[in-house]
Amino acid sequence: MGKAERRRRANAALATLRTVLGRALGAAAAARTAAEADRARAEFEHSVHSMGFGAAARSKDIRARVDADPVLREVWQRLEAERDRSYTEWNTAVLPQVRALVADAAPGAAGAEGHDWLRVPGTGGEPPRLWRVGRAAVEHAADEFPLAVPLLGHGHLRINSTHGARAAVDAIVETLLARMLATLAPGQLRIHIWDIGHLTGPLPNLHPLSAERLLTVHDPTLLGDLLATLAGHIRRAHDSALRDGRRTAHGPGDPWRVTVLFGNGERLPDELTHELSRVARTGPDAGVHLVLVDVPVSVNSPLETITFTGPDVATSSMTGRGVVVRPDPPLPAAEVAALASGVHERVRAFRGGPRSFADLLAPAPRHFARDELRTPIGFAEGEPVEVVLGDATPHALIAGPSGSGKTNFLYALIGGLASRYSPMELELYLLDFKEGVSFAGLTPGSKDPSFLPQARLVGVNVNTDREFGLALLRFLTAELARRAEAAKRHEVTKLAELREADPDGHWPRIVAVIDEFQALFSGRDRITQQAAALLEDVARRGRSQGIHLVLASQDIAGIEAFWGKPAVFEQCTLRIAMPKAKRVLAEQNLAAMSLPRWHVVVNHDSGVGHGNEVAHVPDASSRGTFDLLQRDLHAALPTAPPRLFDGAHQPDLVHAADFATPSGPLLGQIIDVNDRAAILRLEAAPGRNLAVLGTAVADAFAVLESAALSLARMHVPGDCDFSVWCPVPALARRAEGLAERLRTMGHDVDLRLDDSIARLTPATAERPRYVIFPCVDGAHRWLEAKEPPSMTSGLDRLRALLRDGPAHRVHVLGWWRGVARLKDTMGFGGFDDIGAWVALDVQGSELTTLAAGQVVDWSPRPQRAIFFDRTTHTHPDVLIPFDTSSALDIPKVVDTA
Ligand SMILES: Nc1ncnc2c1ncn2[C@@H]1O[C@H](COP(=O)(O)OP(=O)(O)OP(=O)(O)O)[C@@H](O)[C@H]1O
Repeated sequence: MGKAERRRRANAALATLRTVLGRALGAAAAARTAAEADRARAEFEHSVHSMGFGAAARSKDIRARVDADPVLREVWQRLEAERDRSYTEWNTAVLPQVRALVADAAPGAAGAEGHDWLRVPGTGGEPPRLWRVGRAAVEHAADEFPLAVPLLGHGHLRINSTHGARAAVDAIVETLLARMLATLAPGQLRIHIWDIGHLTGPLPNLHPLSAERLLTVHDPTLLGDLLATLAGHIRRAHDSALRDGRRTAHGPGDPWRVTVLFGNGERLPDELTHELSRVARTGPDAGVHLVLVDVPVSVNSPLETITFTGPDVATSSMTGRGVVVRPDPPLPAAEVAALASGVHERVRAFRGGPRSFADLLAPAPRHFARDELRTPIGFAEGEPVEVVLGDATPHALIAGPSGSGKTNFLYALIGGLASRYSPMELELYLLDFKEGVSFAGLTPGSKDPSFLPQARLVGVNVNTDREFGLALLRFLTAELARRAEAAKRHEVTKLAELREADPDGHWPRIVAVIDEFQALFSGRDRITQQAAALLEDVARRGRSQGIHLVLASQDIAGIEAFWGKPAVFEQCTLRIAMPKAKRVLAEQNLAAMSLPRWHVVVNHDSGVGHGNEVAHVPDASSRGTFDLLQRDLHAALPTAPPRLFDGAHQPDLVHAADFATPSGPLLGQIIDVNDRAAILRLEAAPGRNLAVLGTAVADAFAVLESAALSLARMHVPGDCDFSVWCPVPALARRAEGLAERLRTMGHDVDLRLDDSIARLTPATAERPRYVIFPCVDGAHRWLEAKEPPSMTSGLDRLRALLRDGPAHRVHVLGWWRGVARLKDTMGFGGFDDIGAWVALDVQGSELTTLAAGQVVDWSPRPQRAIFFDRTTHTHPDVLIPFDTSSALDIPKVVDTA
């Protein structure tokens, strides 16, 4: 092929290509033109839709575009035709359906027009599905239809206002709530209002409801607390649904809670937004619903929105943009207030006035404590608020300043429990470190012989006797050990299982109440250390063994001993805060600060905000409350009376349990949970003498007299002998009194009040001899004289008597006015022959040499002593000398030393 031919072919191919390309490009341009036209049509259609046809028809811009562009005119005509077609269909078929649907779903006061429906409070029944808020109409259509929104049992409502629309917004909210009041049974609606812009005053016509706490207006600064309260309510509703085996948390008969939040259109802080979303998500199932006015928040639960576009026009998410919503006009204020008052009156009549102590009580103590102890302690909005002591909340911590009602709360708690659980199910150990006798009434008194059958021990006036608190804690740890041992035997781990495995055993739950328990830790000493360790142990292990602590205090922050022992606080998951209580709730939880008088925050979640339940506690401590319950229970439940330990009362020797049949000389009452005396062992063995030390005359005599009188009672007359030697003339009367009493009991008494004391008595005897020797050091002036020919002194003979006598059953029970004086008597021989001692007003540091070198932690206090027996004690026992006057048959002697 020639060159020319090749060029021609190439040109032809190029021409063809050009033609093809030209065609293709032309087609593309046409297609593009068509696509652009379609897009313009679609965009136009979209903007008409989104403006709404009515608004578009009024829009100059749209009109101009329609006039200018035939394509758009075509679209406009089509849309117009479509609208006319759908209006016809809407008017003839859909509108009647909508009306019927609203009438059906919002019956009676829920959907009625006008305001006749306002006249009477509701009567209850299944709540309507929809609630009327206003009227709606499709643009350009004359026919209106009622607009109603779903709420109770369904979801929430959001209202977005605009400038000038607040009155209409308030009217919607008020009407909605009024419809509910006129529909639901009185008391079935609880309203919470929070308004960021107002301290008081939102929805004033509904305020009559606040008297019965059917309506609560919350502090604008405390939205967190309100949300925490709602969250707590939701959680408890779920808990009780679980317990009752219900599928929905909102149980039949439970009130509905509608919370109206008036915001200002600004976002809430993240933390509150988060909490609000949580309440919104979980609320509807538990009967908690929100009406959010100008609160921008996205919620993950059913929510309808009404958005105001002008002072009294709005759109709604129910109806879409093309429908104009007009809220119903405001209701007549007086009629709304009358309805609110009517509801309030009915609730008040139904509740029978404010709830009282009697309303806390069960008709009979028939509850089982196998799994837990549960009782109401007060009321919130007329409903009981319960306290639970069980596996999840084994122990309680109660705090509040003086006079805030802690003791009254304890009475409400104890009363509630005692009316439900019999002594087989519940045992109470009650200790009050306050001055005063707050629990004394629970024991038999001279005026009222009744006592609380569940009480096993009552300790009052123990403020200076911290040892008694320690003794209670020791008793509880011993009981823990006993229960743990039984559980092990039955191969179980907790009380509920033990009760099942051992149905005939006596395994009640034990509640130990310690009022002002911080007193236990008031010194930097061994008692504080031991108390903190024991309390921690009981707190840790008590949970599974059904031993519960209820600890009340004015000031928890001040308990230094706990700073290193957080376990006690951690285990006290039940927290009770009285008004203005500090540190008992979690740090961020300020609910106690705003509590009204006689209210408490009950919190089963270690004080974290969402656990808050605010309750009014009825008066449980005035006459005619707890005392009446106690009398009834006492009559119905025969049990032994509780032991009363009264630190202000000197125990009478005659009434001491161990004095009835003494097993040895009684020295005093030991500060202990059990009613027991300190008894000296006086077997025939070296060292079995007693030294009483100190200057407190009455107490020293009381110890010696108690010992002598109990020995006299222990022996049949003629079976033993007594020596009573008293070298101090001023005390002779008392020694004579003792000798006289011993003689009337049939015993032989060698009474000496002069220098004949120095002759002493033989260190051997055929039968026991007890030498009662007050004020030994007072006899030194006679004892020190050396007598010819042997030149031995009375002191030498006394030392020999102390050394040799006990093995031959001659025991000296002497009193020295101090350790140094005892030392003078004993000489270089040391204290080996003094096997036991009772120290009165002697500092602990002076007693070290007498206690085998160990440090004795003792600060003397009136009418208290410590007793140490080298053969039996590791630590001294604290004891209270007995009042011996009735045993001696003499008037009570007052210490004049
Ligand atoms: N819920 C209540 N209703 C009526 N009166 C109450 C209530 N709670 C307490 N009171 C009264 O208030 C007074 C103080 O109460 P309570 O003794 O219980 O306070 P407290 O916190 O234990 O004070 P303190 O620590 O000083 O003993 C008592 O006279 C009591 O009767």
